[in-house]
Amino acid sequence: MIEAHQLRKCFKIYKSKKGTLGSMLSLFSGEYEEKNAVDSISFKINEGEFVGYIGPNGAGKSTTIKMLSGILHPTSGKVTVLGIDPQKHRKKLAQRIGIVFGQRTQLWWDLPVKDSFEILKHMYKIEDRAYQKFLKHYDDLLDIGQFLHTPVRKLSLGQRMRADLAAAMIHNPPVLFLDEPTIGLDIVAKHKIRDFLQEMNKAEKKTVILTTHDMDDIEQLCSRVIVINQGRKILDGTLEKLRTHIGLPSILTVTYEYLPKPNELEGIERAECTGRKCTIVYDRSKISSPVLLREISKWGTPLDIQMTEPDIEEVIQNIY
Ligand SMILES: Nc1ncnc2c1ncn2[C@@H]1O[C@H](COP(=O)(O)OP(=O)(O)OP(=O)(O)O)[C@@H](O)[C@H]1O
Repeated sequence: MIEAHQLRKCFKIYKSKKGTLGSMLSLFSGEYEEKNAVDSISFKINEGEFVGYIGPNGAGKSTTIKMLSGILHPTSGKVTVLGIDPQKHRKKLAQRIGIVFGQRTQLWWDLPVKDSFEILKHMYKIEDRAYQKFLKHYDDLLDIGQFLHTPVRKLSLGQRMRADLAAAMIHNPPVLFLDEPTIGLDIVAKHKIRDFLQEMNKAEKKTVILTTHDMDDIEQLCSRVIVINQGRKILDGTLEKLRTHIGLPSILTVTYEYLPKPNELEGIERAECTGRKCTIVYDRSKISSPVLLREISKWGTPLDIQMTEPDIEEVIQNIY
């Protein structure tokens, strides 16, 4: 369904000289360095898969998504999405894919959300009945009815993301490319978006590629992860494979009623207690969260428990 073969994108970065004059001159000097933002990446994604495409800042995730969707042309290599070459048939492909860039809205900033949807309706030549069905369906799934008449610039980030997601689905595409759709959202908004994406994948059988820095997104949504770093693919497999490969340390912060009495336990990498508060770093592949919770309850009576997942940067570091 989605195939990338030895995909590479090399950017020319012009060397800049010091000062304003230097910057101007460097534009004309033609001196540049080459940077492989994406370096010989290959993968095959089947219909209905939900793939997390992860890596640290600057790893090449957005550049890959842009090549898959035809926004950027590869320097070399080959890519097809639904059998379509994005480079040759970008418009044809646009009818079959939905894209969301979390950092930037695709909607018209000063127009009410509904006006943006109507422009898209005309662009994709969507019939009235299908459009009305879309409005109703996405009101049920994402509560878009609440802010249909609000200009995009006045929406909260969570509302804006919901509007962007709905807009990406207006033509009912079978494939979704999502570039950090949960960035900057609070926990409630993240849950709403995740529930929606799960519904899209499970009930509506959409194939999804998701880039994110949020490990919870990956854990809750993705059956497969592709990890890239410095433009190169370093891991491709199930979430379980990622977990066993790196251990995925999790952190539990517990506040006890009285001073706790910690014990050593297999799977706990570190337990630091200051007064009644303990920070416990543990390896989920060695001790499950329920077992850990039972064990740490023997240290004292917990009053408050918080769990923190490692961020993607930490995960990638552990892969090396
Ligand atoms: N138009 C461009 N011109 C030159 N270099 C670019 C361009 N776009 C991206 N790059 C560089 O390519 C590399 C990969 O960038 P990309 O945006 O794909 O990373 P990313 O994995 O999406 O990062 P982030 O998680 O920070 O969004 C970076 O070093 C970036 O500076």
